[in-house]
Amino acid sequence: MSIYDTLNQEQKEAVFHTEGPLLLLAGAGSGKTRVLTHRVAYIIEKNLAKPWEIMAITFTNKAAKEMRARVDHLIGHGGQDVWVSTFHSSCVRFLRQYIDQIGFEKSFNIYDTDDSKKIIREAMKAQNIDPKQYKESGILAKISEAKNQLLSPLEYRKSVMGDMRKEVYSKIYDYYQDRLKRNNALDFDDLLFQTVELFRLRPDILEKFQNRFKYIMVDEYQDTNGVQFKLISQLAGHYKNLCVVGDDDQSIYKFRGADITNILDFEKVYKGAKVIKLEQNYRSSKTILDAANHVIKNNEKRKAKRLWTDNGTGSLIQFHHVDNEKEEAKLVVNHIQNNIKNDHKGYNDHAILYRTNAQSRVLEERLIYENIPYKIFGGTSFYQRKEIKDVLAYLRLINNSIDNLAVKRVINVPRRGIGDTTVDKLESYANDIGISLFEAIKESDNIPGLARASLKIKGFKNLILSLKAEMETMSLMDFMDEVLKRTNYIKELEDEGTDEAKSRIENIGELISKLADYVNKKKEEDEEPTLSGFLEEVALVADIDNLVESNEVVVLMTLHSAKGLEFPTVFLTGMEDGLFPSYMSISTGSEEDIEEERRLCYVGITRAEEELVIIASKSRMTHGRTQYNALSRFVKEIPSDLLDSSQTLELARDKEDQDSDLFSKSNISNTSVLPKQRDRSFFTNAPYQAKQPAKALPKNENITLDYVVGDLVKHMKFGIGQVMEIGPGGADHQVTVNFPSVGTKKLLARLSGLKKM
Ligand SMILES: Nc1ncnc2c1ncn2[C@@H]1O[C@H](COP(=O)(O)OP(=O)(O)OP(=O)(O)O)[C@@H](O)[C@H]1O
Ligand SMILES: [Mg+2]
Repeated sequence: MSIYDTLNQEQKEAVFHTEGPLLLLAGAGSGKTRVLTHRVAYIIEKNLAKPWEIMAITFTNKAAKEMRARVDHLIGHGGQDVWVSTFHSSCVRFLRQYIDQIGFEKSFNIYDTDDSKKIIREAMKAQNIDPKQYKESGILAKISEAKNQLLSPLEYRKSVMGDMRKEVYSKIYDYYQDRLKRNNALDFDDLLFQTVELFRLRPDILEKFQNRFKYIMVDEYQDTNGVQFKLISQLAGHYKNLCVVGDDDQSIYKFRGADITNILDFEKVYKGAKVIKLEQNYRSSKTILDAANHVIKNNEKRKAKRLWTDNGTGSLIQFHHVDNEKEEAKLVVNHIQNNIKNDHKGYNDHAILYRTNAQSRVLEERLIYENIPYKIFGGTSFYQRKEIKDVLAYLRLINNSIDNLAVKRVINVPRRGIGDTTVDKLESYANDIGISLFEAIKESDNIPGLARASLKIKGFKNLILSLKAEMETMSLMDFMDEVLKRTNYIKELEDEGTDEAKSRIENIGELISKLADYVNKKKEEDEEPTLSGFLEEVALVADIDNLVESNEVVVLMTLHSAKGLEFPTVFLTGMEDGLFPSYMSISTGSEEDIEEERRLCYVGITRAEEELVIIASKSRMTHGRTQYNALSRFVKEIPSDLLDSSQTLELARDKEDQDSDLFSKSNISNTSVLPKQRDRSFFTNAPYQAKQPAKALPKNENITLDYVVGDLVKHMKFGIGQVMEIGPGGADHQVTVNFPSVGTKKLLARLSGLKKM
C-alpha cells in the first residue's frame, strides 16, 4: 500500500498535479496541510526534484516544526534537506549568503522591537520631534506598514508629500533606515523587505534561487501580506511550480497587513492556474463541523463552500453559561481531570483557547492549583509578561526597598532618562559601602559623577518614597491605581496605542482583578489585606512558571495562535459579546470587523476533533471591576439542537459536592461589595485553611515528599539549593528553597520537579 492510498480523489489530484501554479482552496480540516506534505514526498519519490530543491513555507515556527516532522515521517532519509521554514527564517538564510551584495555585511544583527525603539528615540531627538506628539511605537508601526507595502524611505516620502504628520514619519524612517544600515542591522520586517530588494537589484542571484527551487509550496496562504506575496512571486518566477493552499474563511490577520486578495486573485495573477477544492473534513465530528458551518455562513463576504464529513455525529457541543471567570476555569480544569481519569486522554489532548492574552491568568492559576502541567503556546505565561513583572517590581520595591533587582527593573521604566551608566555608578557605590541600591539612590548627592542625572534620580526616589507613604493611608485597590498613575505606566501604553500596548493594558487590568480578588478574600477572613500578603500570594504562582518541559501538557493559547492545529478536546472560553467578538469590533460598527472575528471563531471551532466545550461567563472581573456581558452572538449562531447545556447543572452540582468551600458559585463582588462566603481565591494559605471544614482540606495529604527542611534539592532551572520551609500550597506543598544562583524561591513541590540530592 502506498502513502497516497489514504488520500481522497481531490487530494490525490492535488498531490499529483506537480507542474504549474496550483491553488488549493478549502475549508478547515480538509487536509490542505496533509496534501502539502504528501506532495513533497511524491515529488521526491518521482525524482522530479531533489529534497533541497523543494521549499515549503508555513506561518509559524510551530507549524514549520510540525510540517518538518510530517515530512520526515513520510520520506525518512533525505527529508531533512527539504527547505521547510517560515518566511522569516527563509529570508535569514538568503541574506546570510548574499546580503553583502546590497551593502550590508553577512554578519548582520537582527534587531528586536526594543532595539528598534532605541533608534527611533535617537532619530526623534536628532530631529527635534516632540515625543508628546509622536510615540515611538506608533512611528515604528508606520515604518513596518511601509515596509510591508515595499515602500523604501524614498518611495514612502514621495507617497506622503503634503501630509504633515506623515512627513514626520518619513523623516524618521529615513534616519532609522540609515542608522540600521550603519549598525549593520536588520529589523524583523527588513528580513523580508531586504530579501525582496536583493532579488530586485540582483536578478542573477534571484535566478540562482529560482533555478534551485523547482517546487514551492505555501501553507496558510490566505494570511500572506504584500511583501510575502512579492517574495513568492519572485522565487516562483521561473518554474512557476507554485502550490498555495489556504482558506479564505480562516483569514484572521488583516490587522497585520494580510491581504485576502492574494488568495482570491491567485487565478488572475497566475494565468492557467489549476484550482482544486477539497470538501471533505477529516478532523471533526459531524456536530462540530455543523456548528462551524452554521457560524461562518453568517459572513456575507465569502466564497460559498461545502464542507462535509464522514466522521460520526459525535457528542453534542457542551455549552456552559457560568457565573464568573473562576467558575469557568474550574469547569475547564474539572473537565480535563475527568477526561484523564475516565477517557484515557492525555493532557496534550486538550487545548484551552481564548480571545485575549489576559484571560490566561485565571485559567493558569486554576491549573497550577490542581497541579496540571500546562504550557502557553505562542505567548508568555501571565506572570512572566513584561508589564506584569514591571508592575510587580514597583510593588516589591515600595514594599521592601532593599530589593535591588526590583530597583534595577523599574528605575528607568517608563523611561525617565536614567541610563545604564548611572545605574552602574549607583550600584558600585552601594556595593562599596555595603548598602542597598535604593539606599544609594537616597544618598545620590554624595556620589561623584552623577551630576547630570541627579535630578532624575531624586525624582525617582521621591516617587517611591511618596508611594511608600501613601501605601499606609490608602486602600490597596486605590493604592494600586495610584502606583499606575504616578509611575505613568498605563499612560505610556495608552499613548503607544498599538495592539501590543492594548494587550499589555489588559494584562495589567487582570493583575488589578487579582488584587481585588485577594482583597475580597482577606475581608471575608476578617483579615487586613496587605501589600506584602498580596506579593507573597503572587510569588507562589509566578515562580512556578515555565518549569514544565514535557510535551504532556495542556495547551493554552489565543485563537490566533491556534491556526492550523488540532486537538481531540477544545475549550472555547470567554464566549461573550465584548470579549469575543471584541469590544473594538463591535464598537466600530463595521460589519467587516465582525466578519474577521467570526472567521476567528470558525478557526476556533474547527480546531476540535471530538469534543468542543464552549463556555461563556455572565460576569467577569476586568480591571478589578465586575462586568456583565451578554452571550456571544457567535454562540447564538449555533443551532440549539447541537448544544448540550444540561451538563452545566450537573457539573455545578458535582463541584458543590467536591469542593464547595473552596470556590463560590457566584462572584458578583468587587471591592466595595463583599458578600461573605464568596469569591475565594485559588490559593489558600495556612490561616485560611484552618478555617475550612474537614472535607475542604487541601489535597496535599496524598503527596509525600522525599526531602525535609535542611535537605539539598536540585531544580531544573535554578540548580542546587537548600530547603528552608515546607508548607501547604493549594493541592500541593509549597516549598521554599534557597538557591545560590537566584536566591529564595517559593515553589510548588510537584510541579517544580524538585529532586533530593
Ligand atoms: N484523506 C485523509 N484520510 C484520513 N485523514 C485525513 C485525510 N486528509 C486529512 N486527514 C487528517 O485530517 C486532519 C486535518 O488535516 P489538515 O491538518 O491537513 O487539514 P487542513 O486543511 O490543513 O486544516 P486547517 O485549515 O485547519 O489548516 C489531519 O489529522 C489529517 O491527518
Ligand atoms: Mg493546515
